[in-house]
Amino acid sequence: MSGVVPHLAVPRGAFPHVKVVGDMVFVSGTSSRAPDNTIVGAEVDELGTTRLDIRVQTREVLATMGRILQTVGCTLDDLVQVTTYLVSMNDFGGYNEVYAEHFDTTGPTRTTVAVHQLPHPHLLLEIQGIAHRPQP
Ligand SMILES: N/C(=C\C=C\C(=O)O)C(=O)O
Repeated sequence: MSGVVPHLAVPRGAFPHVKVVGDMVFVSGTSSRAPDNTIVGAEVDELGTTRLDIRVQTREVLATMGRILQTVGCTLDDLVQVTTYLVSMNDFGGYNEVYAEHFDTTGPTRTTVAVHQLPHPHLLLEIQGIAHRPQP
């Protein structure tokens, strides 16, 4: 089972938001891009000055992942592994702070790396996850 979740940002490629294989659930790399393709946590004023907020983006990504997981009967608590792609390790602190609002050391294993770019210049992070779906 795999799927594109209605009312979320449409994937920018030939892949689903989520794929279920047996009791494992795979969530594609998720950003703070909204359904209207604006970026939550990115503000551009009339002069073009751009303000990007790692805390807002991280919170939005985790909320979206929660919505994706919900469609297959899971929650963020079912995640067993998370991989985060930050564009800059200068954002590690803010990201880590918001991450800790959701998870502690009993939560998913995690790997965080810095990457050169993400698919939109206003994106500061993308997170992908693997969850274990409790069997009924
Ligand atoms: N997961 C990918 C991109 C996600 C972008 C977004 O949600 O804004 C991908 O290209 O693999």
